[in-house]
Amino acid sequence: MSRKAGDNVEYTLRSLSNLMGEKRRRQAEGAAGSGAAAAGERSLIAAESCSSLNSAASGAELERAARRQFQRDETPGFVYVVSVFSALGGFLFGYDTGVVSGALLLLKRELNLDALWQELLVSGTVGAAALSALAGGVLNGLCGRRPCILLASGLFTAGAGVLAAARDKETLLGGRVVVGLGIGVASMTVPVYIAEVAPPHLRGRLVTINTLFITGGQFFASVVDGLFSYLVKDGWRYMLGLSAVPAVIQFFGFLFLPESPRWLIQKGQTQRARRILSQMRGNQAIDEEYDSIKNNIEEEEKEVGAAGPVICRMLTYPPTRRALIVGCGLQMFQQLSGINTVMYYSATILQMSGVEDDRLAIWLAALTAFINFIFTLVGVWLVERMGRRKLTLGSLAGTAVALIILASGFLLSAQVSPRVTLNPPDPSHQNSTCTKYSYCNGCMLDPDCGLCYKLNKSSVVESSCIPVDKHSTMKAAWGRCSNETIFKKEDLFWAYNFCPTPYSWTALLGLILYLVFFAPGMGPMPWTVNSEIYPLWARSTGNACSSGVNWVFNVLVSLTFLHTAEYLTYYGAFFLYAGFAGLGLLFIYGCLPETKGKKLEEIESLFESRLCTCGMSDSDEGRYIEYIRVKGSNYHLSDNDASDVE
Ligand SMILES: O[C@H]1[C@H](O)[C@@H](O)[C@H](O)[C@@H](O)[C@H]1O
Repeated sequence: MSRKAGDNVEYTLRSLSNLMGEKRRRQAEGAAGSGAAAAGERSLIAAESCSSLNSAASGAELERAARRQFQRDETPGFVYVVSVFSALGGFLFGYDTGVVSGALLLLKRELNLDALWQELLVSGTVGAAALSALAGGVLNGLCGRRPCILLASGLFTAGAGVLAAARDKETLLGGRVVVGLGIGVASMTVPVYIAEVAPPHLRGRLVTINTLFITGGQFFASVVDGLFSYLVKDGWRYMLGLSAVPAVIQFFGFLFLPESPRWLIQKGQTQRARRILSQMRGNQAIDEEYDSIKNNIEEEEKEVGAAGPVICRMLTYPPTRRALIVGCGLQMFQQLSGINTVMYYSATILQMSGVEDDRLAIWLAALTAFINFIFTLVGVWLVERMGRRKLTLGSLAGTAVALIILASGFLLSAQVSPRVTLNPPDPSHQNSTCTKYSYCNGCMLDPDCGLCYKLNKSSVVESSCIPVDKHSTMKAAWGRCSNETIFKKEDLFWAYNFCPTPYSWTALLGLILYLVFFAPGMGPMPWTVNSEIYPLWARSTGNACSSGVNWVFNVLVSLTFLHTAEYLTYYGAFFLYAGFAGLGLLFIYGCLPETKGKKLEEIESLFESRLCTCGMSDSDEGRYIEYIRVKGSNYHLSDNDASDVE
């Protein structure tokens, strides 16, 4: 029976539980073509025993046709369009958090910003993001995902406008807070929205694309920073204002894009939900998915009840409580492994490795952002092959090793730190702290001081620790290194925030390895996993809490880095992050279950056992399950009961 001839028979064959990984699936598919592999044989036997199809031949033909349909990717392009438009929220998140470092370089000169104002402009955004991510949970639940994405793009546009036109630092701070509010709402809504519209076998990949857009935004911001750094007057206006372009595109795009069908079903708007779901699934039957969402909502209401604030219901119901701990823990360990300090200090690490030119350091920092972006792409590729759990574990283990290498680079550099050999008298008689350091290492950790030195072959000579100029960290406040044009001609060097050492390549190696390991797993998985582990009634609140945790730890880690480095030195700080990464490994090993290929409605069951054993609920791994829909009924083919098909 060919597909054409079989109009009265509706059949779609698709993998709903691709629990075995893409590789084995492909093997099975390949084998199905030749009729040799076990999966193919199983299905063939099943199809042959299909009594309603009269003959063995027609059964086999049905099987082959269904398999052909399965092999074609049935997901309509619409799902990709919707995902990419929402991931623009991720791009804006990355762009607006990344662009500020370059903008500050110009702003601090033009508006005479002191350290406090610089810090306010950076952390004002992150702090606002933390608050709005938390508030975004309520908004998401009440108004839906689409209005929240529209709100976020509106805030991004307004913020970009205010920033580009700002005349004073107070207005700048206002603009940065507005942008931060947009980032918070986008960071918690976009992954949820994508997860809710994506088919199960593509969900991980599509949600991970959002993090790809975050790192893409960070990379793009670093390139824009590099380009506009040549435009000394008003360059920052372009840097900060440019984000209005993707924000406007997203806003208008979303006016034409639909609401999440899952949210609509929850709100009783079932007709609209069905229409959108069939738009998202193309010619695949949606009955099963629709029924499963609907039944799930009804069951959830019966089980958990609908009274009381969602967060209280989540905390008193063990599976959601465990999911919340896993989700928040993942976000916390993502930040505690120090991604943002590594990114933020990449220029310093590069300078330590011998890059002395500031502009070159900016471009090399763009290269760092590029590595982060490219390796997130590797994550998009791996997530449906390896699964979330293995990818996260492998990534964090590699990150921990890279942190140890990075810290060792700083440690070795500190051990051979050049001695301070000259102590010229301070002409201003201000008794600065810089005179008390006898090694470069102490001098570089003090934000008020820098090292002025000469090089004899490759060894440091005639070095002195001098206060840094208040307006530019590129020169000393007084003495031999106080006039850039003169001291460069005299073969003098000025090192602020780093020490010239022969071991800096170790730190550089650590930096590259860090990004190579972090970006595919620990970067995207906390967002991806959070978008899928909560049942529908708890999804907005769960994501709001975990995104809030991400932002709070982001602020904590970035704000404390300099102090941590002062007390523990740079290597101490990176060893500390390696320790956190080690703790994270234990946590993830024990608590993170595999969610790959599962329907969102099935995932709650993974959190039914005790928290520290949730990581073991990966029991389906290695089994190969396919669902066949024949005449509107579902037949489950498994290793044990292939004859279920009638
Ligand atoms: O997942 C993202 C990504 O890894 C970014 O590079 C980082 O800056 C963010 O803090 C993180 O949440």
